[in-house]
Amino acid sequence: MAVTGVLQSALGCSTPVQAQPAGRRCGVHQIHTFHGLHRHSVVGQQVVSLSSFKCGLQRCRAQRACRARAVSTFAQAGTKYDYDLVIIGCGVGGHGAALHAVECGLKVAIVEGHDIGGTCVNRGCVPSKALLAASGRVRELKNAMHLKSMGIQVGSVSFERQPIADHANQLASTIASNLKRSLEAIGVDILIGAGKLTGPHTIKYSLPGRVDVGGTVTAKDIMIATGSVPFVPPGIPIDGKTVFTSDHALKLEWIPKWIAIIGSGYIGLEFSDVYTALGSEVTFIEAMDNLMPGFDKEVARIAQRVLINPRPIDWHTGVLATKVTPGVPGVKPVLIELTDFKTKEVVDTLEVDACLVATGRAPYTHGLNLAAVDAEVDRRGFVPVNEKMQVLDKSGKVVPNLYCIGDANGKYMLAHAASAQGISAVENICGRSHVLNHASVPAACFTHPEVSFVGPTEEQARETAQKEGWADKLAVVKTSFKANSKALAEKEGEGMAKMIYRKDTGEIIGVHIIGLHAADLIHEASNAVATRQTVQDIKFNVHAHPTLSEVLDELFKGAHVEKQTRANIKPEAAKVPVAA
Ligand SMILES: Cc1cc2nc3c(=O)[nH]c(=O)nc-3n(C[C@H](O)[C@H](O)[C@H](O)COP(=O)(O)OP(=O)(O)OC[C@H]3O[C@@H](n4cnc5c(N)ncnc54)[C@H](O)[C@@H]3O)c2cc1C
Ligand SMILES: NC(=O)c1ccc[n+]([C@@H]2O[C@H](COP(=O)([O-])OP(=O)(O)OC[C@H]3O[C@@H](n4cnc5c(N)ncnc54)[C@H](O)[C@@H]3O)[C@@H](O)[C@H]2O)c1
Repeated sequence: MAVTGVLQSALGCSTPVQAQPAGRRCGVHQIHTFHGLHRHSVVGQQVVSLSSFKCGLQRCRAQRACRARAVSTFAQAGTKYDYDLVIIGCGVGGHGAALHAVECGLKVAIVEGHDIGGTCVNRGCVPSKALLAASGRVRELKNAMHLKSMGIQVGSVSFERQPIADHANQLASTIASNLKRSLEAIGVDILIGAGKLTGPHTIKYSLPGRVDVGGTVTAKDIMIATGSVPFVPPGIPIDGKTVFTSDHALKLEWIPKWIAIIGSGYIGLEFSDVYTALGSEVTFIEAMDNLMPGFDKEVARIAQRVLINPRPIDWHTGVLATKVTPGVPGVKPVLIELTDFKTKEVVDTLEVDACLVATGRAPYTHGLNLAAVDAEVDRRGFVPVNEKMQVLDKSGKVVPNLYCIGDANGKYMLAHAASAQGISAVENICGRSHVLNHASVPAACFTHPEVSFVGPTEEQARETAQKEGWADKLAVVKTSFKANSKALAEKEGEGMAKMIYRKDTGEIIGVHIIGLHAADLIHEASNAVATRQTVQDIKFNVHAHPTLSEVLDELFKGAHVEKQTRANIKPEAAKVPVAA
């Protein structure tokens, strides 16, 4: 068979693969519009002369990607699979994995059954942050006392619900399109349909009622990235109008006068911020004894003082919402039966205008047919994986060439965690052993002010230290936003940062922040945990003045470590010239 014929069959192409003249440049247009054509010409060039392959794109991801693809397709000429990697699910996890895989030279397809961008882009992070941004602005402008303290007076502040809802909706569409384009630009094939495994290297994809889409593809490696959906406890019917989950709430179809929020985790807190800014009264219903049970206790106490008490919010803790009866907006209230979490006795019935169910998320792993590789989901529906994101079978052994990342494996249900796991899995696929340190993954709740953290809560850290016999070495240091010049200039002195560390070694274990821009501030700490920077090192970092990041500077400088040796001192660093 001629060289072009070998490549044609290796790529599964219907068009003959032509060898291109050496030195021909690939154009932006080809990449963006006809990536299939681009692939052929790259392969052609690869055959003629590897060194003569050039890309018209300068210093961009697509350039690196097309170089990588040239290597990949060349290397694959003799393989028997359609792709090196097929990812099932195009949320942020699948997207992050696909970008990295292409950069590593893999030929990639992504199977998507519903909407590109998944939860985060369409029903999660992105629209919720748009609502928080708009409602946060309303809250700020309505806070006459705060503005007056800086000499500002505004007249009456009004807003329109629909344009705020449109802002969230349009932002989601824009980001989803950007995400799709970013995949197409680097030659990732997007296969529309719900994917299921039919063998160790085979995926069938289809859409119910659509005979025109679907097919079967093979891949050397497969990655499951199918995400999650809202978890709704039994006894709670969702009508999407008066009783709803975040999926509906993000559309902001109406602003109830009084809304009960079941669950005081991330979603409950962020929506309490949105609704109270837009004029609703909120009642939290929380199963645990305290609000925000998943957060550091001290942070939750401050949050209660800053985010809950000054707002029209009340709460019932230690109770489960066991039965909810939907209402009719403006006509019939929603009824919520509350049951004591410990005694299991019905203790109250609430009548409210609406009810948001924010009781966690359930993995969406339905229909994946893991049985095809002798694996199964756990009792909560998560796909079991090891620390390299490799799927484990029923007996706990690694299923070769199968990975699962993101919300579907339940390790850490955050967008950036999903993406980081995807990148980690790709590294393992490429033979470079990699384990993501989940203790270094930051988290943030985007209330006003924000809450953020990395690592365990102080309570969890103390428990671990006790078990492992280093409780006397655990130390905690705190700083306040009240002493920070920038926060005071903004008249936003409410807030605290605390670091949990080992005073014998200087190891940073966790950092928790509540205060202005806490979500941005956490990264210095999370990166320090990731790179194992110690307190002794980090306290020499220099922070611009006056900035909020000095809250952390003060935190690091306030820590006392027994061992004063600095580990990361590089003498030559001092010789690097500094820009004037
Ligand atoms: C209201 C809300 C706000 C949030 N805010 C934040 C935030 O601010 N920051 C943050 O880090 N996280 C946030 N999250 C969490 C974040 O959205 C998730 O952790 C993240 O989306 C998980 O990404 P994923 O790729 O694992 O899954 P998903 O984003 O759920 O994507 C999975 C994709 O797989 C597709 N799929 C499922 N099954 C199949 C199949 N069989 N075949 C083909 N395709 C399939 C789905 O259609 C979906 O597109 C928020 C979540 C919610 C609900
Ligand atoms: N800013 C962010 O990063 C962000 C924002 C929103 C959502 N998320 C992600 O989405 C996921 C889901 O968020 P969430 O707030 O729904 O879950 P969550 O796990 O954060 O909080 C759920 C809360 O509901 C309570 N609860 C559960 N069942 C109950 C019942 N029957 N009655 C009363 N209380 C009950 C729990 O005790 C818990 O406090 C989170 O895991 C988070 O990772 C992240």
